[in-house]
Amino acid sequence: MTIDCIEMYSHEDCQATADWLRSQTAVHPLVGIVCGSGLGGLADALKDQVAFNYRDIPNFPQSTVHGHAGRLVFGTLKGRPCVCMQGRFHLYEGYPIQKVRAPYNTHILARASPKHVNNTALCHVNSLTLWNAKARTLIAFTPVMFALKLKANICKVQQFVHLMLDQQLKKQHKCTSCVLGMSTVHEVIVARHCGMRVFALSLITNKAVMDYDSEEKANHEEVLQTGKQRFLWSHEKLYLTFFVFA
Ligand SMILES: O=P(O)(O)O[C@@H]1C[C@H](O)[C@@H](CO)O1
Ligand SMILES: Nc1nc2[nH]cnc2c(=O)[nH]1
Repeated sequence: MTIDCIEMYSHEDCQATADWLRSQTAVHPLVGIVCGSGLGGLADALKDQVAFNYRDIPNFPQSTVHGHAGRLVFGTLKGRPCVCMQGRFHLYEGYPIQKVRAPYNTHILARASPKHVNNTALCHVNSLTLWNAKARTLIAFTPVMFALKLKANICKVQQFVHLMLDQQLKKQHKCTSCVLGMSTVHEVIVARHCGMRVFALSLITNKAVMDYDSEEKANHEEVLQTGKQRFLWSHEKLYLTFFVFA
């Protein structure tokens, strides 16, 4: 990492973002939820909402992906203080990794346990996952969540590899029996590095383009549409899950 890159989003920048947010809301979240494409409606479940547009938050990146509202919503979920990101960040939007991971550093700072993340690797992550064939929902768990979900008998167990595969990296990877994503891996790496417990739920929205010579990209409209269709079913489960986690 070059000095220029570090200066692009310094610890002080991150601190300023956290300080500003703390000055605007008394909610100190126990849980941070990143709402992916088509799943921004999850924030509607929060009570006593205080919402901020990303454009109004100092040093915060802006959402450029269609369907990402670009709002940070604070509130409570079953009485637990919570914050939802309606919109996340990707390398394919042109952001450097420092900007992509910045909100997750900020969540940590906002919880008053500051840790500066110096390095984030782009890498493959093996996750313990549960698979629910009905809702096509892939769930990566901490061992605690894994046990809880087994007890709740909600999902059938399967193990997958969650492969980080941004548009630009597509040609460098061959993969079989894996699910693809363009964002979660960064988020998980940063959050785990900062000592957060992480629970990731991925909705399988589309069949990936597996012809590596093709210039074809994931169909974003299909991603949003599947998100909408499956959201109603998964809403109650998500609600339950985050309640248990907190
Ligand atoms: O919310 P994410 O980023 O997981 O949504 C997926 C990945 C790309 O941003 C987009 C592809 O159409 O949807
Ligand atoms: N890499 C990748 N990530 C996705 N996220 C949602 N759909 C896709 C896809 O087809 N490929």
